[in-house]
Amino acid sequence: MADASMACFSGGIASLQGLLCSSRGRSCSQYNVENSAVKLRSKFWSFWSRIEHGRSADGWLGKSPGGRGGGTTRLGFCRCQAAGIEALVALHQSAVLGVGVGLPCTVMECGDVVYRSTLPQQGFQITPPGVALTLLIVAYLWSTPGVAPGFWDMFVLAPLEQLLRPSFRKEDFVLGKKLGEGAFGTVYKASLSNPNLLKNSGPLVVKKANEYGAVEVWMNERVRRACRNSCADFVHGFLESNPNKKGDEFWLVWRYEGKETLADLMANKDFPYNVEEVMLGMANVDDLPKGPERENRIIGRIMRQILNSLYQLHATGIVHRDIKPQNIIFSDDSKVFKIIDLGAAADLRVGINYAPKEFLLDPRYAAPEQYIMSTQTPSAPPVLVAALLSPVLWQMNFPDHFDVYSAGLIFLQMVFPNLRSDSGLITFNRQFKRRGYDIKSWRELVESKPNQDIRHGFEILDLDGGVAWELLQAMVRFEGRQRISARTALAHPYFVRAGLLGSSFMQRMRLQIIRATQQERSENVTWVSSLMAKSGTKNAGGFTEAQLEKLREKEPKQKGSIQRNALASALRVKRKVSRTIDSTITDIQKERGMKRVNWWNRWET
Ligand SMILES: Nc1ncnc2c1ncn2[C@@H]1O[C@H](COP(=O)(O)OP(=O)(O)OP(=O)(O)O)[C@@H](O)[C@H]1O
Repeated sequence: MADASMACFSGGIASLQGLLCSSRGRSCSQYNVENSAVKLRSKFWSFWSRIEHGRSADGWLGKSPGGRGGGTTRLGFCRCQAAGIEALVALHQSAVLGVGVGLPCTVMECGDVVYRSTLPQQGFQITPPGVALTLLIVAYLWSTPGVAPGFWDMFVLAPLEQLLRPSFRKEDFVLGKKLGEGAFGTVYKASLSNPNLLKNSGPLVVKKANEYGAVEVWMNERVRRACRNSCADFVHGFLESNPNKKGDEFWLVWRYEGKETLADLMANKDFPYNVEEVMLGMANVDDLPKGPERENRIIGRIMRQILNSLYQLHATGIVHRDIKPQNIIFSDDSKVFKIIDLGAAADLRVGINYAPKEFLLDPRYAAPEQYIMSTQTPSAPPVLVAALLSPVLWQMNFPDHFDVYSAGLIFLQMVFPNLRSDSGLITFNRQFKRRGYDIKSWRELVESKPNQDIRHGFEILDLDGGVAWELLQAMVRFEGRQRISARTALAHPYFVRAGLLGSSFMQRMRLQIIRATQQERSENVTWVSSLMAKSGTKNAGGFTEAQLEKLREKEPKQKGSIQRNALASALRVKRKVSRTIDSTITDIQKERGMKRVNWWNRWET
């Protein structure tokens, strides 16, 4: 009897606890209350059924001293206890519901004490929303330009590299022939005074650069860690004082890749056959007779290598901003084209060398947007914020498409011999701009009075159902966001199979998508052209930069289809989010009087 009263007492305590917990509503959830009630009721009824079936009541209340008789004595008492417990349970449940703390077990999974496996487990649990959220975060952190790989690179790989790689001083080098001189420095062929200082040391290239050299060292180190085969093999960068000149000099050292850039090779009358020879070796050149088909194959090989290097650079968050044949060098060792001169590059992972309104690009190869990011995007915020926002800004601005435009112009130059000279390219740029950056319209113009070079170029582009022409159009679109990315370009049927006719189903689908966006582009061009007729400078009838800026902000006229309206709404929301982020960052920076953090400070000390 004492045991039975104990049971009722415990039940009461549990019920009261439930009431207290729920009424405080902070430390205990309704789950605990409900669960204690369920436990209590369940324990009691299991005890009750055992007694009714004449089994021993040991366990929960201890061994029965009275055998069957004792059980019977208990029986009447327990009936009353049961009613009491039920009343308490009912009371505290109604009180809980009245207080309204937490979710009831009809909504929330509380489980059943008899079937313990149905009780929610304590500690770490995998739930579908949890998995979805984790996947979302991982996708964000790994999407271009890669926040997570960036942290790994900056805090693990970079310090390790500093520890392990050999470092040099200027006394270690013997400078030789001057290879070039630009606005930012002078480049020499060089060698090591002691060849044992570097494994497999051969000829080297040394660039003595002004203050911009710090950025170039940063970019080259990043590239060496992330995609070393896409650019010239960087050895070391360091700061040296120069007693003859004001200020210090940055010394940048690369392995000597070879004597010819793509510009040198293109200047040769035998182009592109001269490239085939250096790429494949005299013994392995194509059996095809010289002509458009063979040239197309060689040009395709070169374009694939350029786009592949660009893709690797972009995947790590670097936009080169100065892609031109002079900055693409043929590596004698690896027999591929590599990119050089990262002095104008921008690392959009952390915002280094990125100034939205900066204008230091080669106008011959620069995309019409001139800037890699919207001019409304603020200068790089503090590095952590920049890193965390970088995927959003990348997806909104498509800064990598800037380089793709430049690569598209190189494609044109390789195909049309008359565009290889500076004057030829400048003429093309003028015509292209006047035609509203519509390559089809430019084609109509030049085909109306074609010369030998133009005919030859279009013969190449029209091979295999015009697959090269399709790719070229996608690369030189006016709108950066409609331009193809280096990655998508590499999957274009031009590279994947022998032309349009040999395309697989998936490739054709991809091509349809490219064509659909091209159609949208044509509508934009028509719209731009109609505006062009009404505006422009008085003399030339073209756009001023300010007008172009305004035009870029406007939307083309909408047609009423559901798809188009949905797309337009999505774009509007995207733009609004972009502006809000931009203005918030600017405000924070203004409020705190923040200065831009230069991560290359370590070379300035
Ligand atoms: N790794 C290398 N191997 C062989 N030659 C190289 C290498 N790097 C640079 N060069 C040569 O040096 C020249 C100048 O290099 P780079 O373009 O980097 O210098 P720059 O001062 O930025 O010149 P510019 O301002 O004219 O672009 C190149 O055109 C190329 O011929």
